[in-house]
Amino acid sequence: MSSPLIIALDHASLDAALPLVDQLDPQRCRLKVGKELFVRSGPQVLDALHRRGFEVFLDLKFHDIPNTVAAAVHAAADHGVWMVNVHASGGRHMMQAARDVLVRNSLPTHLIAVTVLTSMDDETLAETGVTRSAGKQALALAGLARESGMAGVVCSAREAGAVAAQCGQDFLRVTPGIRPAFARRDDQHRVMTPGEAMQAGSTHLVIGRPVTRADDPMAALVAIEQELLE
Ligand SMILES: O=c1ccn([C@@H]2O[C@H](COP(=O)(O)O)[C@@H](O)[C@H]2O)c(=O)[nH]1
Repeated sequence: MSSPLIIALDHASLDAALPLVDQLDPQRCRLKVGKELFVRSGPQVLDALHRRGFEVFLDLKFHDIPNTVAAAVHAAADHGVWMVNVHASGGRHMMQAARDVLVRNSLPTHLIAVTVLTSMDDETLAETGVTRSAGKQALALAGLARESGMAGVVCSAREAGAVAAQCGQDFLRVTPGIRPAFARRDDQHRVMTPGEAMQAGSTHLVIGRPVTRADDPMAALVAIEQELLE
């Protein structure tokens, strides 16, 4: 599957997501299941998407002590998901424990780490006690994630080029905060259009509301695919 597109299914239930899912083609995108859908519908949502042929990114952003995160990552990987994530700010030992459990059990799930949420800017980051810029913090956490054995990071597309230069081209740059020209910014701050994001060095684009909340979701998706071909 060569498409970089990951559609975020931020729906209240599997039933609410299925009308869109059943129009999508597993050859043209992957799907992301986040906190709302997973907490409401449970692991059976993963089985339902897998049965339809989709690769699934389970975006639960684990952040806890190493033992707890490793066990949660193990459970996620046992469901056969393509990708799962933790927060890089959980630190080296937490990330290594999560990586080690996948290696020990020969589980092929990609494990990546969230750097700085794309909804944050320098000001909101400073309120958490981090005084360097969001870009610099994302790059620092990407370096730590690389050293801790992660397969890549979640960052904004604005940082993707610098992450690739620092961590290598094979280190995944999964970028939410993607906003086509036709879409609203919503609560996202560090944004780029799909075309800009690929040019900037993203390996995967996470797109939710610009597609899922569009009047015609399939037309929005086709417009994004067209932009990527230009
Ligand atoms: O830094 C991050 C990490 C994760 N997300 C998730 O991606 C999607 C984006 O949805 P949009 O509707 O396109 O804004 C959403 O599920 C977030 O939980 C992120 O936005 N930023």
